[in-house]
Amino acid sequence: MDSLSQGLVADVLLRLHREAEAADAPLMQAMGEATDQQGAISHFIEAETRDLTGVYRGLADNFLNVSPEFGRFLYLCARACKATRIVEFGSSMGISAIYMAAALRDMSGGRLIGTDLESAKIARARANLAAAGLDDLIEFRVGDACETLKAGIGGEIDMVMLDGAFTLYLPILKLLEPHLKCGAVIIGENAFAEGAGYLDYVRDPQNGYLSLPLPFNPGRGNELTIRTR
Ligand SMILES: C[S@@+](CC[C@H](N)C(=O)[O-])C[C@H]1O[C@@H](n2cnc3c(N)ncnc32)[C@H](O)[C@@H]1O
Repeated sequence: MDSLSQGLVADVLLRLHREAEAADAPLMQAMGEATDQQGAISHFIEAETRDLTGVYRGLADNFLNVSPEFGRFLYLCARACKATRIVEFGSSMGISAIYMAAALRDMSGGRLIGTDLESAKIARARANLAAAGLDDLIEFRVGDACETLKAGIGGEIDMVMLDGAFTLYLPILKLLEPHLKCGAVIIGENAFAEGAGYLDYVRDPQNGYLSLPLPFNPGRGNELTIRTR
């Protein structure tokens, strides 16, 4: 069974991707027009380092969501590792969370912990998960995930989606590390080399990970990592 191909989840995702495209069009256009993409990423990371809360407050109306292709990849990963517990850093309006929660639903259930700084985004994410009939599978935590994820995870983690502030991927991974199952799948979207050491860390097998860049959405810093111990 697969709820991405047809039915309520598929319909809600189609609607949300359309809404997201309209809401984020000016931002995406400005980003696309930047002649120096690498410079634009460095500039964003500098701004984030200076004022993380302010940067994301300014993006509170933007979805900043994964593409449908990336969403399907998340769904496939969750099913491939038979995930029952997933943690997401940066849930925004809930699009990526819907793909992962749909995978949980299509197996035999489970738990997804979603996080976001912005309470208004989490309110919309809750409504979107409810519209897709998946709200019983998700617990959203509002606030800085560096704090909210300290409250406990409830068991071993099968899968992590990192899609929040670029500079916090490594601290969040280290926070979750004691809870990672051997073989846990960690997916970084926007895992850039400038992102405060995350890629160096997961690409060093001495740290207990194997990792490689994903060959789709090039330039978006997509990285697949497996916990090896
Ligand atoms: C790229 S968006 C996430 C998109 C979402 N995963 C999706 O595909 O629909 C990044 C989100 O991370 C959130 N964020 C940034 N820093 C955070 C932090 N320290 N704790 C929790 N959320 C954070 C932002 O508010 C923003 O909504």
